[in-house]
Amino acid sequence: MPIDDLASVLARGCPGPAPLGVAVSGGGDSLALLIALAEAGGRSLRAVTVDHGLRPEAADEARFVAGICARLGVGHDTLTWRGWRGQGNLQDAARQARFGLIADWARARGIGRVALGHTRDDQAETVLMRLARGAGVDGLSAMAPVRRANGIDWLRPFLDVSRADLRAFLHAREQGWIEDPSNEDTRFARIRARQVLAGLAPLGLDAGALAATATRMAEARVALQVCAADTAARIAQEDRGDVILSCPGLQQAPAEIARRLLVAAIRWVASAPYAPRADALAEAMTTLQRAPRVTLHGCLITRERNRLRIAREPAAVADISALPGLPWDGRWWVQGPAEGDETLRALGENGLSACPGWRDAGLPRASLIASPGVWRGETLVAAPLAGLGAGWTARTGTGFADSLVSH
Ligand SMILES: Nc1ncnc2c1ncn2[C@@H]1O[C@H](COP(=O)(O)OP(=O)(O)OP(=O)(O)O)[C@@H](O)[C@H]1O
Repeated sequence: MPIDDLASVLARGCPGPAPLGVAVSGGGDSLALLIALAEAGGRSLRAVTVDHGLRPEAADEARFVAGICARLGVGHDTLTWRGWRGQGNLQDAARQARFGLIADWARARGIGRVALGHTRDDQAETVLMRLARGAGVDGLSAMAPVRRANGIDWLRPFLDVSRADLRAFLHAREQGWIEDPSNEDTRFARIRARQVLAGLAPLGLDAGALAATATRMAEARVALQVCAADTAARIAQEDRGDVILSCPGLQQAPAEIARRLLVAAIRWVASAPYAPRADALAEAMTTLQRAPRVTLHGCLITRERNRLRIAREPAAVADISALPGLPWDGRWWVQGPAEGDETLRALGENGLSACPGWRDAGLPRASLIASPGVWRGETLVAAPLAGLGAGWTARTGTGFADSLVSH
């Protein structure tokens, strides 16, 4: 792509004069984004760098970006993160913390959208890594150019632009950038994918081809979601926080659609940000052919004659508590005549035994045990789903059908 076209790419990717944040690590991609945005003008722009404190140079790198911003006349802030507890995946933890910090930063300044420097090469590397895991349509789908999360629109205007073009843009301005030493570290799957990709070019399998596939997969994914929502309207039913799926309906649906409905039901019931692993889901479905129930991903799946009931697993909510007015277990809103000293906890076995009329509620015992209870200390005040309303109601925020459209 001719370098001069970056301004028109940005006009499409970050349209309008509304305030725009730009997340700049100091690496080549995000630095080119910053400079191209500043040169294009016409937007109120503010840049942000997160200093993760993971490398000794991190503070210098943030100052490097601040210096360039000063030269460009763009306001800049450095946010620091020192939250690494030494457990789990450091890269993931740093990424999540970064998004949270930047979202808070943007909201506090009345900035509703933040641009990121992801390129076509990032897109292609992701596809290659996902292929290695045998991903399906969703896993191979392209990153969206606009994604709403944490109350912010995250814009990725450079998804069709190559890293090489951005480097050429910086070279033309004699602008250096920070080369992250981990970019050479082959312990990271992404770096290995980058190296392999370079060797695949003779096949014609380059970043452009992989990114094109990813875009088509994203379109296919939308079509499949629409199809899943249509099928759900016929074979799925929401029952006070549980989802009931017709077994004949699942059997008649194409395997991909049946799997989507199961995954969507599990994610909705468990408020899970991620889907269960494909092999775990397949194993659970096999188990259900001989056993009446199985637990998976925080859900209890029970075979009821010719239907499946997906309910919350009691053990998964046993330790969850919240104050009334805040969501309990990520999805329940419980309201009533609060006196200020109530907490929301699962009803549990004890709570259920204090609900003489629970059988009339018509929900299975296990579903009720995992349902929200209003407690004052160890005393049960209300159990809205188990026939002990006492003026309290419980409803889920987003319905199952709506969750199918939004995922
Ligand atoms: N420390 C950071 N501070 C601010 N924004 C960041 C930071 N790290 C990454 N980003 C933003 O997230 C985008 C994608 O992150 P990724 O980890 O792929 O970045 P990177 O490898 O550092 O690339 P880049 O060359 O864009 O800086 C970056 O292009 C940038 O917009």
